[in-house]
Amino acid sequence: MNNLLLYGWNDSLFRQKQSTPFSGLPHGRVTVTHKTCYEVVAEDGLYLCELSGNILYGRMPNEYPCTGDWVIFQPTNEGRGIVMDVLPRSRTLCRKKSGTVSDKQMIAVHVDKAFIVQSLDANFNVRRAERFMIQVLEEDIQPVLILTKADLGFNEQEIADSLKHLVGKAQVFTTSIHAPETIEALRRSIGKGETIVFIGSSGVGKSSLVNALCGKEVLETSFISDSTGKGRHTSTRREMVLLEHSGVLIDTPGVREFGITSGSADVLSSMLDISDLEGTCRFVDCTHTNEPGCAVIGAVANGTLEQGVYESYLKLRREARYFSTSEHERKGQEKTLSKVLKHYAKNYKKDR
Ligand SMILES: Nc1nc2c(ncn2[C@@H]2O[C@H](COP(=O)(O)OP(=O)(O)OP(=O)(O)O)[C@@H](O)[C@H]2O)c(=O)[nH]1
Ligand SMILES: [Zn+2]
Repeated sequence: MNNLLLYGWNDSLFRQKQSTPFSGLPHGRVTVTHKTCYEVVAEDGLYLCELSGNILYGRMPNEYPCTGDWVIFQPTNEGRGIVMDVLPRSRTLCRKKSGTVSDKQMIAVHVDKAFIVQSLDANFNVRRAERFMIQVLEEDIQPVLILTKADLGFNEQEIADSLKHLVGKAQVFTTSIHAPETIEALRRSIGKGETIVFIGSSGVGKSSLVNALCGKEVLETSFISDSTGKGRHTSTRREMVLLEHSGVLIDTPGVREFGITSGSADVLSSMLDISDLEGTCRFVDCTHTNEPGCAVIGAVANGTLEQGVYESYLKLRREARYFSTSEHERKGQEKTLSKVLKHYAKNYKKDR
């Protein structure tokens, strides 16, 4: 038996389930996604599920289940099932699909906190931390900065200085897998039923951290069917891990680097402490690039705003704008395509 409350199941999800036509069927959470099937943890065990025709043909691919989704499924035979519906999403972590300008790719859904992991060596990059923070704040996900490999030695003053504008917006933890008390402090910060996603470049120590938090090697394990006890499907990497007595950790291979996918200038300015300045520029529509009486440029000149933070602001703003324009254009096309697909799904059902 699995206690789904530990996986984040709650009253609001329950009510949403009641309002679907499938309230009599079991529900579960997607722990791993494969090309055409999904591993789902449910109350009475693990299921390997495929999509119903309605979902497969009636929805856009980015509406297909993703890691962390709550789904309602129809059990078929022994540990297998068909996903009938996906409960409405909240707090979705996405990224730009590589190679395309504006396609969002879902990474994880129903996320409470993002552990933004950087190692305290050459990998440490405050600009990247800012970028990750903006992305998660945008979705109402709480950012937590985790600086790993503290045992390798680092310049504390330098790190503290470079993070000073971010402290207060995110909790900061310094960890080492060789110092258990640092892991313990992190573990205590995780609430019951909370979902946490790990973000960070390759090699910063995400998997090591997950294993340390669990107190055992949990990644690189295979999918074992509860009902038969036999491994029926080996995944190259487990993506969701349940912490004993607290929350759920998600470490997806999809998260290495990602671009800004949203266009909220507000989040960007407040993150970088520019909002207060903005209000005092001479022109209300000041772009803070070359206007006379610009308070932002003034602050850079007198040293109250770091040049690096200012440049980061300009760069991220450009990216966000680029994304939101192209996304707007694409939305129109998507609507038409969605209509065609729905029409097709209807006729497909009739034909059968
Ligand atoms: N000294 C030291 N080494 C660490 C620490 N945490 C992780 N490492 C080492 O860093 C290397 C990479 O760690 P991983 O946990 O595989 O990193 P990852 O972020 O999961 O990497 P990807 O799976 O490629 O994304 C391994 O050799 C770890 O042993 C730490 O706190 N201190
Ligand atoms: Zn200005």
